[in-house]
This record gives sequence, structure tokens and C-alpha cells, in this order.
Amino acid sequence: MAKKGSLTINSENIFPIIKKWLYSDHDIFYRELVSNGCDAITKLKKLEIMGEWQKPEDLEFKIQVITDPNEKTITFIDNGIGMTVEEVDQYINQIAFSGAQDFLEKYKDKANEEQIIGHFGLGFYSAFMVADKVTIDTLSYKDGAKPVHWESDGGTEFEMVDGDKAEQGTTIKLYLNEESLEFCNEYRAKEVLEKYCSFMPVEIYLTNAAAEPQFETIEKDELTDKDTVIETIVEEAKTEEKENENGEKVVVEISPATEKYKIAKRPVPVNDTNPLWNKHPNECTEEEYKGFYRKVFHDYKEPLFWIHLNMDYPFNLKGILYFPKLNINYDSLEGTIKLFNSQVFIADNIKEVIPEFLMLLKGVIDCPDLPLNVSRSALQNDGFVKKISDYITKKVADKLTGMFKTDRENYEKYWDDINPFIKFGCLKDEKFAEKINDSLIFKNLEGKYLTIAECLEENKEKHENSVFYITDEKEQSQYVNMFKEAGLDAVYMTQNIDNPFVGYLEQKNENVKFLCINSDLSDIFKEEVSEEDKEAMKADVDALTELFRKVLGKETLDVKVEKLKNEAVSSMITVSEESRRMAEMMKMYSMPGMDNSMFGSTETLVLNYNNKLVQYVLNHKEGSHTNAICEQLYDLAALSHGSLTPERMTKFIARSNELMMVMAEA
Ligand SMILES: Nc1ncnc2c1ncn2[C@@H]1O[C@H](COP(=O)(O)OP(=O)(O)OP(=O)(O)O)[C@@H](O)[C@H]1O
Repeated sequence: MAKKGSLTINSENIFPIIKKWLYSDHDIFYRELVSNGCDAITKLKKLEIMGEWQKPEDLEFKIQVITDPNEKTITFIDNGIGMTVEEVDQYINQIAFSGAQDFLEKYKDKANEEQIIGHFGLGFYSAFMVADKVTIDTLSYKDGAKPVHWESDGGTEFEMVDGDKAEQGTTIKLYLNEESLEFCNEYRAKEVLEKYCSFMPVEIYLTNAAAEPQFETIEKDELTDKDTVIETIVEEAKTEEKENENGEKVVVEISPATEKYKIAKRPVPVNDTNPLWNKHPNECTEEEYKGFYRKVFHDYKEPLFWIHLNMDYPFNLKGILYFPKLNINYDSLEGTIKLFNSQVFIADNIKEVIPEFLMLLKGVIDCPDLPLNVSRSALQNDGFVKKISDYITKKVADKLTGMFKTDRENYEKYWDDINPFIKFGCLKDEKFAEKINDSLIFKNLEGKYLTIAECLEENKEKHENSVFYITDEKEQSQYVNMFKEAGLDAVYMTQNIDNPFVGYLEQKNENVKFLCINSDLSDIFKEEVSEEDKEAMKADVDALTELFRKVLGKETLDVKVEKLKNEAVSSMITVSEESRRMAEMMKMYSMPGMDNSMFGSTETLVLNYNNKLVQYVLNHKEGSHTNAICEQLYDLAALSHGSLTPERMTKFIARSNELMMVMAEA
């Protein structure tokens, strides 16, 4: 039998297109060829189960990948179903190309867009991305089948002749082109196989044909019939000369003679054929989950907890999602969700399938039903894919709300780590938000974790329907202390995500006011002032306002004079809630050329009428130190609220020194 022919294809030469298309992930041919081998073996296993084929006793299913840097080749050998000459003709010469044609037809207008996920559908022909010439030697499992040899040099021509393969299965050999020689390097091959084939269902063995043979030494009783003994190592018995009871010297054996074997190094598969996600959740131990996490994500910090997804109906989906230990601001978080299709790795973080906020997690998802031979934009609009995504979201929300209800202690323990993720989820996904809403908790000044409802309940006497929050512990320490002294409560909202999240909370809780702790001085800190007193104070208030504006050279400075209960407080800065949020928004979107002043006055200088220094200034407007005291009061208020500009800081330090000199001289 010898057959020559042109590949069934309309396009003049498909290979340049394949090369161009698949350029971004050249290494993918490894996945395609190994998974074809896996499929071939899986098919044969099925035939065996159906009684259509009898497996020889000593046959072990496996895929071998042999790199040969001298020959510049890579060989893929499987002992699967094999192909008859008709099948090669049909699947390789015709079908594959019709698949490729469909592919081209669909995407010819988008040739420059990175739109294809797995480039599925090109399968075997992806070999031509890296090879000038490819040969196939195959023998079908069928009785009386004849071996076939096929080769093609990447043009549109192929040649098919009788082959000499003696065992059932398929051997595919790639003669690499000059640009792709990296792929016959053993280490590169290992890297790529680990990337794509780590969990494929058939054992994969990688060997380097050019490497020196490697050996290992085993104990005598460890020898199996698969080992090739190179040498028997005999260790003689150890003896010692000792005296016996009669004072005579005798030789005694302290350890017996041993025999060990030097054997050819036992091959170790590069993959784990039965990944943990395939096991039933009831059968997995905590140690297994943690070990799997370490192995797959190379993260040696333990995950907090995990969710084992296991669904058969209405679609097939398995996977494990881990909540990693974070405790850092959400914008520097990065998770990885690895997507598999029947244990074949597809890609990381495919956002069409996995909701965006879940990308902060680490995990694996295996979904054999995914339609992967379509473009990403098609996936986006696919109702089925949406269902998968909804299912995953629901499972995650269920886990969290379940934990909140039945294991609140741990939930609170994890909260600092998981809250950015949950908040991000609330902002991104309405359904998730709805489910999780009642399980949102906030850390208060005492370090207790409260829901909004609990917060409101605890504080209903002191500030009804308002929740105070801290955005910066350091900058707002003065307010925090005042709140603590007055027995008031506030919650910590100090992460970047909390800024947009407050907006979300307001939307969800329309009757509740959310106020930053420094936004306005709560009435609780103030003495009650009668209308008459106010009248009486008015002249002083005007005088203080005028004085500070003049001394500070700020014509429009907002000054408020309050009778604060705590006499020790002299001056403070407050920032109105709106302007603070505006400033934060500008910071977030980093709007150039805009600053707070564009939105009118933002800060208010609050002076405490009950404070002695303020009274001193009021009564000594012309005093020789009055200007310095005013400036100092303003700077101190700003300092306890945040920081000073470098220029202002320099002046503040100089003035502080001068003031101390005055004290020293007094
Ligand atoms: N190692 C092999 N052993 C037996 N048959 C094979 C082997 N490789 C390929 N084939 C046959 O050739 C066909 C075409 O292979 P190809 O990789 O191009 O596409 P596919 O595997 O069908 O689809 P895809 O790779 O897109 O999932 C296969 O369906 C299979 O019948």
C-alpha cells in the first residue's frame, strides 16, 4: 500500500495560518498531541470494558514523550487504539482539515485578535507550528490491522505507506524547525508538560534520548520485575574483635552481609492521573486539600478554607476553590483559577467562565461540558457558560453564609483576610451581593465584629441610624480617642475597597447614614448651648474667625467655635463627608490637575471655646505670642488629622523651637 495525495483543503497552504494563529502559545502542541494519546488510550479502555478487546496481561497504558536534542526531534508514543489506514485517511487527511477550514471560515476576519481559547479543533496539526516534518506510525488495535506510516513536510502534500509498528498505538515524531528547538530541551519539555498535562488521566513519562543513563540503588527486597538490574552491590558483614568470658579474643558479627541492587532509574510520571477534585469530598482529608494546594499553587502559606465543587447535573463540573491568606489591600491581590476540560488544562483565569471577583481565589475547575472550540466573545454570550458561572458564585456564597450562621467564630477569624474578596464580590455581582448581604460584618472600636443591624442596635441610644467609620487609623487617632472617651462606636473601613464599598452600603441601607469619624463633630462631644449663650458668644466667634484668617493668611478659611466637653482639646480639623469622598475619588481615578480646592472649601478649623489656649488667644489678640499660638493651633489640628506639607512642617518645627525658648526664658 502506498498513497500519495494532496490534503483535502481549499486554502492554498494552511500551515502559515496555523503558525500565525497559534503564535502566542506555541507550546500548545504538547497538550494537543498528549491529549490525543490520552483519548486513544481512553477509547481502548472503553472497548476493553465493553468486552470488545482483551488487554494483554503485561500491557500498561502510558504515554511516552521522548526529546532528542541531537536529532532535534520530539516523539510522542501512546499505546492506545491506533488507526487503520482508512482512519488515518479520514481523521488526519480529511477531517482534521475540515475542522481547520471551519475554524478559518469562522475567524478569518479576526485573524489579529487574540480570541481563541484553546485553539481546539486543530489538534494534531498544531504539530506544524514547531515542526518542518511530522511522521505518524500507527497500528490499530483491530485484529489483522496493518501498520501505517504517514508523513508530511508541512506543505499540502502527504505520503502514506505500509509501516512497521508492531504494537497497537500511535507514535508521532516531530522534526523541529530551527525556531522551535527549545522544545526538545528536556527541561523546557518538562515545564510545558507540567503546565498542560499535570492532571491528564494517563501516566506520562518524559525521557531525554541524549541524557546519560541514570541509576538508583534499592534494597534487595524492593526489587520488582519491572526493574533492570545493572549491578548487585554486596556489602560484607561488619565484624569486631571482642573478648569472651574466658578472656579470649573472638570475632563477632555486628551487622550481617547485605545485598543491594543498582538499577536503571525507575521512571516517574510527570502527572497525577487522579487529581483530588475527582475524589468525593467526603473522602478527602484536610491534609490532602492542603497538599494539593501547595503542589498546584506553590503557595506555602496555608489556605484558610476551601470549597469542593462536585456537580453532575444539569452539567458536569468539579473543582476546588481555595480562599488564600491575604490580609493586604485588594488591588494587589491576584488569584489563579485554573480551568480544565476533562483533566486537560485550558487556561488560567478565563473570565467568561469564572466571575471576575472569584479570580481573587485560587483553585481548579474541571468542566468537561465546556464548549471550548468557540471564541471568547461567543463564550461570553453563551447561556450555558453563564449557568456555570452562576453555579460557582452560588456555591461560594452558600459556603460563606453557611459559615457565618454555623461557625461565626471562624468566620470572624477569617474576616480580615476574606473581606476584600467579599466586598469586591458585592460590588461586582448583584446576586452574590444579595446572598451575602446579611453576612457582612464590620470590626468595631472594641475589636468586635458586628453586622450593620447589630451596629445599629448597639448604638441606637447614642446615634440612631448612623454608623461612623474610620478610614485611616493613624490620621484619625484623635477622633478615635474622643469616640472611645465618649463611649461611642465606629467601625474600621480602612482598605482601598472600602471607599467604593461605603457607597454600596448606603445604597443597600437607605435609612442609615454612614459618616466618616472625622466628618463632623457629633453633638455628643459638645456642650448644650442655649440660644442666649449663642448670642453672647457671637462676638467672640467672629473675633476668633477674623483673627485666625488674618494670621494664617486664609481669607476663606472655615472656622467653627464649639464648646467641647473635653477641655483639653484645643483645635481640630473636620472634613465634610462629601468633599472627603470627592477627594478619595479623585485619588482613586488620579485625575490630574484637579485638587480639592476646585470644589470649594473642604476643611473646617474647629476651635474649642472651653480650652484655655483658645481663651487666651481671644483675650490677647495683640499679645506678642498670639500669632505663633494661632499658627501652632492650626498646624496641630492638621497634624492630628493627617500630615503637613514639607514646607509647613519646616515652619512648624522652627516655631515649636521658638515657643520652647519662650518657655525656657519665662
Ligand atoms: N494518537 C492518536 N491515536 C489514535 N487516533 C488519533 C491520535 N491522534 C489523532 N487521532 C485521530 O485523529 C483525529 C483528529 O485529531 P485532532 O487532534 O486533529 O482532532 P481531535 O482530537 O478530534 O479534536 P481536538 O484536538 O480539537 O479535540 C482524532 O479525532 C482521532 O480520531
